[in-house]
Amino acid sequence: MDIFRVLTRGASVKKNQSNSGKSVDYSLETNKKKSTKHEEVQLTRELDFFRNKRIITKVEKEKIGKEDEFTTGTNEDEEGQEKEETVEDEPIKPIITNAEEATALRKSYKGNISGEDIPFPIGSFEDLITRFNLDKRLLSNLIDNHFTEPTPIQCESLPITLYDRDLLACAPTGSGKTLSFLIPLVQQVINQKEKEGLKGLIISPTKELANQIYMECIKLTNRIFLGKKKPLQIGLLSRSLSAKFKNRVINDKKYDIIITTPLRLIDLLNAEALDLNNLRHLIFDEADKLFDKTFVEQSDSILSLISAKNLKLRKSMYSATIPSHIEDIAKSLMLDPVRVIIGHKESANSDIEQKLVYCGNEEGKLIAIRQLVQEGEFKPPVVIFLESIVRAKALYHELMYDRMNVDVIHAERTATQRDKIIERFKSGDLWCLICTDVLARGIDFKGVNLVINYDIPRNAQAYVHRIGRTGRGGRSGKAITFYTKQDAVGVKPIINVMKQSGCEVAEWMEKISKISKNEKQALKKGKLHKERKQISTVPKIDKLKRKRKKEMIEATKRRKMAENEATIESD
Ligand SMILES: Nc1ncnc2c1ncn2[C@@H]1O[C@H](COP(=O)(O)OP(=O)(O)OP(=O)(O)O)[C@@H](O)[C@H]1O
Repeated sequence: MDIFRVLTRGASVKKNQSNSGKSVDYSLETNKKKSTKHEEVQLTRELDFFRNKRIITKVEKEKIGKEDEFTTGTNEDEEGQEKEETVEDEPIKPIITNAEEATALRKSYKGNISGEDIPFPIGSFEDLITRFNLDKRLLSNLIDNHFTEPTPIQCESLPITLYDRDLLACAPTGSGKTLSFLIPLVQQVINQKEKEGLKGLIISPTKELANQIYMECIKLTNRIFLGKKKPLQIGLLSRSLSAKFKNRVINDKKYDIIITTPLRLIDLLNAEALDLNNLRHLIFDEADKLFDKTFVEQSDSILSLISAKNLKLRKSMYSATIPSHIEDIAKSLMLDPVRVIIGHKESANSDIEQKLVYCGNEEGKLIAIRQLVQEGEFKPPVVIFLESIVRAKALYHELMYDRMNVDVIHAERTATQRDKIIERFKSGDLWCLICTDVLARGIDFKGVNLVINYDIPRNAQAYVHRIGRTGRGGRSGKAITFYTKQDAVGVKPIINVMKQSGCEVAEWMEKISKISKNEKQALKKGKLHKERKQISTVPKIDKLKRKRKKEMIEATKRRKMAENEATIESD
């Protein structure tokens, strides 16, 4: 229910009164009293957006102390009679006012927070109203999207950011990091005295993730205005938007927040096509990726191009995995940052059941997939990860041959193709999505039941992100990782992640999980990576037969077409 409709309903009570302020319909005194009381309860409940207030009825008062279960409110039956509703007692959401309460809350979600002058976390979104005067429209948008309680990372990062502090945040996959940076950013943009020009930049390693953040931001900023008239404007830096900026087709001050991948932004900054004077907030999502060897040069360029403008910037970095060397880089770029770790830095989301399956060799993997299908374990939607484009394509053809409802995404597919496939997968049209690591990070496929690592991921971080495509937003999920003889060392970091996440690990796994120094080095340098055998269970002779049959069918088609054309000409 829209907060403003509820609030206006409170005001409409007056409308039912005469000019003298008295109720018009005196004859319905008793009914009126009852309905007013009911309306009051209804109104209080509807205004209680986060269901924190317990509306205690008369019946309930009598029951308290006598029974374990008791009612938390009233419902009306068809005749409008009050009836009792027995529900589980809702947890009381805390308002954090002192250090003891903050410590207790942090203990409950295993939060490890360090830095100078750390603000108290919030215990509920209501805290944001009292402590930070959160914009009502922003709050309403949160509620409309069913975000009623903050997740642990949100409890911590919202106040830190709203106090304008730099932040390095690490929390499990699917735990709501996107809103952790979007909510305070939107509020800060609203608060900023300069109404014109770019105020916040969000950088993401992939187009798909940038697009997803953009969509989430659009939901959150619906009907929000800066000042009286100017709607808050969000831009996704696509190729066409970038061209418009460069050709001065649109005003370089048009957008308040821009979401982008690194190269697009560098291109625009080099062309001096963006007005950065009012830029105050810089956010790196999937920060460890943005500062690893693939992206570090691009991220450095962005930082030096922006710092040349001498701006006072608040910086935030988020990821589900932040290795120590990346943490050192991050800290060197920040001013007096607060470091927030929820759970363990490198551990997987605990809502994911993790399993390792030994397949012997490459043929064994295809057999294992078919077995999962036969045994009913292959419950769509399923995401399958492979290590290369060639292998992803090959598995796609194999599964197509099995008549599976499947498609494939990798870097060689066009942006439109990728968007369409993601849309079909999200809508349930497509049951199985094969991909490379291009989709391993950040993408929020809410209902994915199963992730299969057809090829073992390169390291522990890649594993955590890949399997994190399931078990999101509090749902449970399953991840199965195939390995073969050639993965004897590569499987060790995965066993360690499983142990850290509390998964049951057999004794033999414990034994093999110890990695020697040399193996560690070799893993880091990718030296243990060997070419895999091609994907296919079909023997060569059968493939040849299939090819010949296809050629024969096509030859027959061509002959028939030629015959038809000849008949038409002779007619
Ligand atoms: N407070 C909340 N209440 C309910 N759902 C939420 C809340 N915050 C976020 N979510 C939902 O949880 C899901 C996962 O959130 P999000 O994509 O931000 O995860 P993440 O931590 O960024 O994951 P990853 O590390 O994989 O990028 C999303 O569907 C999001 O809408």
